[in-house]
Amino acid sequence: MTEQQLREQMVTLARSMFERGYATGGAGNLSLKLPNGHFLATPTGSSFGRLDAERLSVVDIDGNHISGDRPSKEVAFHLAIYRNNSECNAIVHLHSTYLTALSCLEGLDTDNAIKPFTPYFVMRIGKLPVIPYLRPGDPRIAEELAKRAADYRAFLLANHGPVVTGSDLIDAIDNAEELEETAKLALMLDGKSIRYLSDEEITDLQGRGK
Ligand SMILES: O=C(O)[C@@H](O)C(=O)COP(=O)(O)O
Ligand SMILES: [Zn+2]
Repeated sequence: MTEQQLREQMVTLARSMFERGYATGGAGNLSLKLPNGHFLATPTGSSFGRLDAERLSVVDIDGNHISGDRPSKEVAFHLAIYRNNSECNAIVHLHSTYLTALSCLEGLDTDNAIKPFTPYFVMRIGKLPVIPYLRPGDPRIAEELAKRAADYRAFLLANHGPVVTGSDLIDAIDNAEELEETAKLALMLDGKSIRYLSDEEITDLQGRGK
């Protein structure tokens, strides 16, 4: 896809997420890798419902602002993931309701906040490590994500929300939506007797693709 097509895709997909309630107000941010090696990101303070293709931010791998409006304050953590995972070409950060609710719970397993009970979670996400709470925009979020970026496709920022990667923006958003629905189910099932997938069933799903 050309840069112009990728700009228009970001605007269209962001609006769709906004209209379906995955993003509200000015929360969340998106980025994707451009054909020239730069990165397209949502401007800081922008709403997913009202992005302008011509005003999207462009930054280089070192975070230098190349063009467009001022980039998201989280662009440093997006770049930390790209630097450490060559398979990642797009990133979605949301404050979606169920994942954010999950991120506020005490006693989460920090290696994997959602114990698998459906195949698609295993196939699309695998595991969901929890990043300790840091205020939005804190440069240490990038350090924490850099340490884990090579090994995971998604992360849960404690008391904040998810960060989800993909091979392109459609893939990253599909992963984010699947993860949000899985968190919704996990919270619906809280306190009920769940039949979790067995280790054997999880192993059988791993490496089969989506
Ligand atoms: O939670 C926050 O403040 C940020 O992580 C966020 O979601 C929106 O920040 P910008 O991308 O700078 O608008
Ligand atoms: Zn945020």
